[in-house]
Amino acid sequence: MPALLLLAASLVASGLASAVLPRIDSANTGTASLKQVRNPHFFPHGPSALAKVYHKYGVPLSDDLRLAVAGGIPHKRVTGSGVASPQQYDVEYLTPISVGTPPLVLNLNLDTGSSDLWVFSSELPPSEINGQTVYDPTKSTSAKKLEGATWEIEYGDGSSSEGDVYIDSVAIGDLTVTAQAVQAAKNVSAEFTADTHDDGLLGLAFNTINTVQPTRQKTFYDNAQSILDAPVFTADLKDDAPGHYNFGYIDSSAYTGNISYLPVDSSQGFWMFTSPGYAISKGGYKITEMKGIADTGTTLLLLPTSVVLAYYKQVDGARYEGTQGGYIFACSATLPDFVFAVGNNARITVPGKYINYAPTDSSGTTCFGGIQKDIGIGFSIFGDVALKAAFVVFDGPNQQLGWAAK
Ligand SMILES: C[C@@H](SC(=N)N)c1ccc(Cl)cc1
Repeated sequence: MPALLLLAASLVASGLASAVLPRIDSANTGTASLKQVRNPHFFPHGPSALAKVYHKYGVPLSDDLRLAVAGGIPHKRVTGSGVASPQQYDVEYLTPISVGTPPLVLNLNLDTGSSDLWVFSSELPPSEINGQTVYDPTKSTSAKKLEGATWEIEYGDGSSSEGDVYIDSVAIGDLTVTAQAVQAAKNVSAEFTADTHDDGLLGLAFNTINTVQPTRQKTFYDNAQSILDAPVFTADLKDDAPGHYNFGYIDSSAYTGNISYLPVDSSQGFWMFTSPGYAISKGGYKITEMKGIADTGTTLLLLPTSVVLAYYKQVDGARYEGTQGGYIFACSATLPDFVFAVGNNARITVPGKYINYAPTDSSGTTCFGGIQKDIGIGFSIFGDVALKAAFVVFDGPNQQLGWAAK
């Protein structure tokens, strides 16, 4: 291939040349007609085109342009979506995730309140498995043991699990992370054994609270960020109906009005934000700072004592029942909406219906409240009772949470 054409081809391949390769006809007539064809490998990249002109005339690049060119030719970006199916009483939401080669589908609890991706595995004692689908790394051709790595986690409800670690492929819909730390359980507590539909958890909080030792591992979201269309994921949980976790895009049809963004304090590893106040149904707005986490892995809405007392004061017959460890009321009670502020202007309304969580016994006479105290935790927890009333954007790079009604 003539040198000129080689140079042209290399410039085009590098994105520093036009999208068109000249074709030189072979006729020996002293003239030539060059028919142009489009270069299928050319990605239009403005900064590169501008830099090419500057190079041509010896003009130094600005720092901005140098950085933009260094960003390189945009590669195809991906997105992914997983259905979040509620278990009874919306106690948790499970999403099908593919792990390994050939892909094994596991139903995992996507948990924005923790940062370990762990799964039931063939390394568990059979007595701790009760219908769950188990990951067997010896059956995955893409599994590679992370030698020497172990993990152990305990959750807020006292449940726990521990095990070792493999690096394998993990996919949510069309989004695949080829080198994801998959924490294989060697032991799980009775709560997980009893949860027959839940094959494990996929943590979506910040890497700082991943429990793998000696080297902490990245979450699926963190590993995916560099290939996502946009470095965000969204939670669209629903009341007694399937919702979605989306990665890499914001589905504008999934919410109403505008998305209001709040700054996130990730210093404890959580999606922590501060709501400046609340209202109970049509009652007056109360300025009360509620610092809490957006936590898909917690079922209920756990709030400061003052707020909880104010709420149940509006529910006839509601009382704290020690044997239940929380507020209960007659299942026939009409529950007021709980409205929490997102910044100074936006509001999320949790319908009273969501706050009638579940009957305390088979008689269905008394019911357990979806709002309970956050005593002893150190922060409030906006769990599924609150999250299913909103469309929530989790934006790691910008350290912000977006909230919209729906
Ligand atoms: C952060 C969540 S646990 C989770 N979402 N994986 C939590 C912490 C402490 C209490 Cl008391 C209850 C819940």
